[in-house]
Amino acid sequence: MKQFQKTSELQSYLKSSSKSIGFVPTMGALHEGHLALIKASKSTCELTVCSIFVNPTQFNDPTDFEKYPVTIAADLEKLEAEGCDVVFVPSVSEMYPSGTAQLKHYDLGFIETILEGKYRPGHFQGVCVVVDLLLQAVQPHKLFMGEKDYQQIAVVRKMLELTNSSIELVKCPTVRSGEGLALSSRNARLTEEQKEQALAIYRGFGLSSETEFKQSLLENGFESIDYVACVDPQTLQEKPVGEKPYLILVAAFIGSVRLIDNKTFA
Ligand SMILES: Nc1ncnc2c1ncn2[C@@H]1O[C@H](COP(=O)(O)OP(=O)(O)OP(=O)(O)O)[C@@H](O)[C@H]1O
Ligand SMILES: CC(C)(CO)[C@@H](O)C(=O)[O-]
Ligand code: BAL
Repeated sequence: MKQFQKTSELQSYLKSSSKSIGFVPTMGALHEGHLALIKASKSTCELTVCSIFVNPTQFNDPTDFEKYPVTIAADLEKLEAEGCDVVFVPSVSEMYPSGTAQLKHYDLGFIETILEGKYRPGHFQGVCVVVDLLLQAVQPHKLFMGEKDYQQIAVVRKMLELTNSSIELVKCPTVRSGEGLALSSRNARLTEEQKEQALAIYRGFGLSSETEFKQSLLENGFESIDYVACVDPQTLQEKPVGEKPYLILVAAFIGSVRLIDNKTFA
């Protein structure tokens, strides 16, 4: 596996190849969810590139940024074992040579005003900025992203439209633990007891209203809830639970760890 820290070196390596490129952007602390994206890329592209970059511009909460798990040595081993071809591990100054004060703005409209956009102001602008920069560096044919971050996929799709990109966005299903917990890098910050309690999210998808879902989370160790919402899976406009197709999304805190998850009922 080739490893690059510099965009220029990554680009000259990729330019010398005429292979189809699949790209998997990550923030590291890799788990089976990320590795499923690598597998998906490898199954349809000739060369798979993964990036590991904890992007400061998408964190609205400085403590969340400081505590974000970093496990680079283990990540590289997992990528190597999975057969990833190239890993890009840039520094903050490599990604943002002119600093982060004045960044490009994306006119995302409605999608940025709801759910994660509402509770994490500026988050999606930061995601668009970094994904756009990474795509310019890698110039992949396909971009692989996980449905655990459902709204992020919709935001990136909009960003690709706004930038007239022809890159194909491939969404991959959420990988869960045997008991149903969505794998997430932030799970590393949960105690064993909190991991048990966090299963209330998966059970909650079976309840018949947002109110019942919220009540159940609070009874099972969650301390606060940003949202439990039922929306149309395409438009993300709110709709009643039970009127298929619908999508339930949740964001809630267990201790100081904020977990998100979602489930579609087609
Ligand atoms: N359980 C999962 N199943 C499928 N894809 C996933 C899963 N977890 C993360 N991904 C995807 O991996 C990519 C990188 O995500 P990221 O590095 O933020 O990991 P994460 O586990 O989502 O971490 P966190 O939510 O704690 O930031 C994203 O496209 C994300 O949707
Ligand atoms: C897409 C991403 C790698 C951009 O930093 C991040 O938001 C993530 O890991 O989902
Ligand atoms: N997986 C989404 C990245 C974030 O929470 O910032």
